[in-house]
Amino acid sequence: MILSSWERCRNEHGLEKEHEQRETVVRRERVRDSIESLGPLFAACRSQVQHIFQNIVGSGHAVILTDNSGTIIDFSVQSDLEALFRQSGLRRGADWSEDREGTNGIGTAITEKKSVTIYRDQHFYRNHAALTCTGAPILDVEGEVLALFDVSSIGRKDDLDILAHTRALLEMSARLISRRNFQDHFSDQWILRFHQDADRVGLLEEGLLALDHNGRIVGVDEMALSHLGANDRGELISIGVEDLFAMKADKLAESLSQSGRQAQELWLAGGNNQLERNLHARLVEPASLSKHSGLAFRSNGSAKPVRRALDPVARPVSRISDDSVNVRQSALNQITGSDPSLQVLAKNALKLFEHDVPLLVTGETGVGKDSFSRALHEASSRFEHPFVAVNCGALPENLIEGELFGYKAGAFTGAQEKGFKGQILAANGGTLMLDEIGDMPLSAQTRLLQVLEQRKVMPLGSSEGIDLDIRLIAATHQSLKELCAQGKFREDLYFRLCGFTVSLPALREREDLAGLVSKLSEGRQLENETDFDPDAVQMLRNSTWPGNIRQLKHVLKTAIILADEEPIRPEHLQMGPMGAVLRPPSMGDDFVSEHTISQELGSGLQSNLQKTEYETILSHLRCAKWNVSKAARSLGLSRNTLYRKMKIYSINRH
Ligand SMILES: Nc1ncnc2c1ncn2[C@@H]1O[C@H](COP(=O)(O)OP(=O)(O)OP(=O)(O)O)[C@@H](O)[C@H]1O
Repeated sequence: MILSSWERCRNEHGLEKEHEQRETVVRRERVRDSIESLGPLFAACRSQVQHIFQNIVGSGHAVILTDNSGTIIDFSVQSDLEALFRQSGLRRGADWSEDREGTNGIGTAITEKKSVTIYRDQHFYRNHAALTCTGAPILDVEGEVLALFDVSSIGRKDDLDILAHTRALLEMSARLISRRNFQDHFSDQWILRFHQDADRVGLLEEGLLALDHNGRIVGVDEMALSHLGANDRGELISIGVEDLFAMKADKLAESLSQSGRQAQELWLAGGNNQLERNLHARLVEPASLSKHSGLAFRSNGSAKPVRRALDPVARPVSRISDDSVNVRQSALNQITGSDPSLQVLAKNALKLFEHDVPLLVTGETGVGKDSFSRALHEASSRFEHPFVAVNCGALPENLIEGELFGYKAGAFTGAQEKGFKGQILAANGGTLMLDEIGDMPLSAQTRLLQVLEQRKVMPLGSSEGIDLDIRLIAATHQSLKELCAQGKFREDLYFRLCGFTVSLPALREREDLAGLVSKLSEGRQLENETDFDPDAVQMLRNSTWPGNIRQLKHVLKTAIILADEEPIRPEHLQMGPMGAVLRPPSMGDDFVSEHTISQELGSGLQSNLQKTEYETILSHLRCAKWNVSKAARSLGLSRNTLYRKMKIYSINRH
């Protein structure tokens, strides 16, 4: 690894060993940005730095946290050694990327995405030859570096045992944080925790798979990759658990949910369905479902109804099996809160939905279109049947038809051996939600219209139609009318979909901000000064909330951590680059949409706003090394929204 790093330094980074390295660059302004982009994870990393430091205090080592590019953002060392480390360039704000400082424990571990120890003259530059640095990267859910822990010493000649011990300690710390990030990231999904050895399920060595409500793999952590012997996460993402294990998904869910905290034995399906090796696993339901028992996810081939893993806000407060309409209704009440106009809207929508009127749910990003649709399904008489949500914007054009309508075995090159039922049929008996319907390609729109008219689905490659009984909800943040006028959306389909339009208000239009804040901030009351400082209340009330409830949720989550049991003050409210827009006082409290603003103030302002948005997005993507999830997180947007905006601005990596 060291030789190849040296080669990289010469050939790719254009560094010359003979040149005495200049003063280390200090990028103080980056530190704050990096801390912000780590969000609540920063506090966890920092506490881990303290923990490591306490373990090695007195040994002359410094404990360091860097961002994903190698800039030091936290640093702990005995106070009498601080000046010495500073002289060697190890201080807060210093950039230790490999392309700048040559082979070193921070930059090289980040480049290799692996832990590494660089011992004294293994450093590329001579002026770093007194250093010994061990770095261990913290990886995100896509295997990209999120941050890094490092332990460094100056002038010491530690023996191999000490170096190995330090490295193990750092790897463990990095793994702890990666796991926490994985669990936070997939907190709305099912997590399958597994290991070959039953006693190790629940320990740091276990592998983690995140599964969606259909039992499809949506996340794989590094340990899971290594236990499953897979090189590439992409091989596993989107396949069903039943393709991985020799058991139907619903059986697997049933058997794992019955075993409680005990790990169950599972068999991995080998090539040609030969049973290969066994594992032990435990299934952990999303935090939002912890009070419910019942099925986890459905098998592709099974007609058995399933409960969808509900979003926390869409979760009924009482047991699902309770039949009373009032209890079911509480799912919707949770969404509407105390906003009177929203309550009326929801009541009417439910009535019409029960009479099979298709609903079109519209609203800006993050207003709760998805949560509202799920809650509506939960409150309806179909609550025991599937709720299947398909994001039409996230599916590549060439796959959308197969995904929606299904296909027979061998229908086209690359089709799965067993064929695929398709999402529309998966929703049979229940509710189909077509999210981001405005992004559906025209060819798929034509087929969808046929299916809805005939109430029959004909999978690709099949000549027989299958009867369909679904309730339909379509959702979009776009104006379908405008899309129709531009010829991008079929008018006949538009009329077929919008039996009733549920137009969800933007957060700045809602009358129940205080209620939402209390729900999303562990019961803190907006009007209570021991919970919120009056300036913070003002700031919350004045923000335009372009990211709506999603943004509010994120801002409050971060504020609670930063405030540390104290009242939340303005400096705790990290509104993020897309959220710092305060309502201009002249506009008063009346809602002014983006469109109205641009119409009234002219296209000059609009293009300036767009330019700023374009540049902000680009800089966040670059900063996140084109990791879209990470950039979306730091921008306070959903991944879908970021993808959409990248499409609008034609932002591509190359
Ligand atoms: N009424 C509510 N109360 C509390 N939290 C809510 C409410 N509605 C939505 N949320 C939360 O806000 C976030 C965004 O909600 P949701 O995904 O439903 O919005 P959306 O309009 O579908 O977003 P997008 O258009 O970006 O897909 C979610 O984390 C959800 O849990």
